[in-house]
Amino acid sequence: MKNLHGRTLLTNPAYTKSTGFTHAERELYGLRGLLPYNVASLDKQIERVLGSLRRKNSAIEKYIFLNALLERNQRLFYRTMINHIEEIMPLVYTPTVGEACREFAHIFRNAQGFYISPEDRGEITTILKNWPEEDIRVIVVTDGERILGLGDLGANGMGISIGKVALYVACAGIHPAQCMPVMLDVGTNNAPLREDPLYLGYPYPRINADAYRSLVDEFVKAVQSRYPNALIQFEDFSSPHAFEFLDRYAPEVRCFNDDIQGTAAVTLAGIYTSCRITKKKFTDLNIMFLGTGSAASGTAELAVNAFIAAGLNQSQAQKRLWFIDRKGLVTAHNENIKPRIKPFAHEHPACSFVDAISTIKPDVLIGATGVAGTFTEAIVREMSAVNERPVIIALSNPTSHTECTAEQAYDWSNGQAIFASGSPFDPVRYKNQLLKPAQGNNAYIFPGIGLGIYASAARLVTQSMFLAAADVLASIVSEQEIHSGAVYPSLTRVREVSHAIAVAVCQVAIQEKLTSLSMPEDLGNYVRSLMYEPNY
Ligand SMILES: O=C([O-])CC(=O)C(=O)O
Ligand SMILES: [Mg+2]
Repeated sequence: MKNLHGRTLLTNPAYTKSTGFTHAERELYGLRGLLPYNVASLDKQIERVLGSLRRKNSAIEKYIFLNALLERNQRLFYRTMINHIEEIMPLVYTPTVGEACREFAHIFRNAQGFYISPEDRGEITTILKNWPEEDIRVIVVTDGERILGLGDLGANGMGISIGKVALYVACAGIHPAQCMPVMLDVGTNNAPLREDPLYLGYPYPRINADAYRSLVDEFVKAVQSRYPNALIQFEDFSSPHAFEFLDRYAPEVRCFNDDIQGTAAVTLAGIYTSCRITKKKFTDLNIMFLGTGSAASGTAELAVNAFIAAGLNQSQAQKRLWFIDRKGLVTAHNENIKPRIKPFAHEHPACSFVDAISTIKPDVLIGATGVAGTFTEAIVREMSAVNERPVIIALSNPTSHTECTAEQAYDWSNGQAIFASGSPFDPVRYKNQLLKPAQGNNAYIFPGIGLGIYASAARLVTQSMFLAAADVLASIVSEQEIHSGAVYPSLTRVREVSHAIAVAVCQVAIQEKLTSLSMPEDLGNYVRSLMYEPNY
């Protein structure tokens, strides 16, 4: 306990047990008189936390309360979150984290995470020494340019790095001291934000492209020298930068992009599972995307790998995937097609979104636009006209930006839609059935990837790891869950999911010779032994 004593111990968030210190400990650590008489078990403390939490009547107030708890008593925060993940995750993560980012400068209390601005150029390695931890294994970094579907939120985007780190700890058991949220604050082009008198970020427009790239380069190099064992997760960069950095760094640096690869794996898993409900063959599917950004093209690229692994050749695989943009179907005749979408721009007459559904008859429709309401009634009805059980996945976050709500998907499909969404929806009563929408969020993937990289000390994060993660996630969904129409396992099983993904990542790391670590044969036990369990 680092020789902490008295009030210093009592107020240390990592080591305090607060009212949980036993009388013997109170004697030993100079705590007598500093606490009320009764010793509270962790369970009792959790009960008290939930009581206080539930009396707050807005999500943002709950977020503020939980954040304060994290700053006060880390183990109590994480134990509460793990034991009550379905209640807490939407408060710490999407959708509430979206609001928390918007309000970041107004609800700010204590600095968490690490901030880098253009004024740190040339000194990032030096200032990283200010971070008090020596053994960082996971870094979540954002530049705040595309926070969820909310756009450029500048330094307020730190909220997303903090939220993702909380998920690494709660969902995969990475130790909190080994995680680091980072904000690469290169300015913001969101003028009203810059003009907000309470704004805390670098209050200038985003720096120019060359200056920006070299700062990102310096950051990546600095991390490699200060924290050679760290995994870097790029989060919520704008789409072109997300792809650029993934292409540049992934072949050499232990990193991945969550919005491209994490989202792709969770979506692919949902598609696999949907086949168990529709009884369709995966290799027979046609998949249509609305949106051409990171999540959509990342998913299409991973789906190509998956189709190839299932026996199709590359061109057959590409032909299963179709893209819709603002103007309608993206065809080979379009001009200025984004390079990553080109392989999916097929020979086809130009047509509207609805007409594309009626002629191509996609089995699966995926929305990744960041724009609310883009799956209209006409779209969902057309999907239902060409499918007995249309699969509709509305990925955009937070809830206010979702392509359609669960209720809309069920109403407009006469209760037949197999629906999943990036942000959670409550079960929906449709006629006399209770339909349970699933949450297709990369939270099922990235924590397990991180744990697997930690456990295997793999040098790189590869596409086969995401393919394996998708397989694992799909195979974990139980018959009972399938029966209720859900394409993902219950969130209450997320630690089990992360553990299984981590084991699969270790296996890939061994097969692909990405690790020199000799791991025990019983990978399951080994990985479990690394998982942090917050207890006193
Ligand atoms: O944060 C989430 O809920 C999922 C995600 O990566 C995004 O929407 O950008
Ligand atoms: Mg994201």
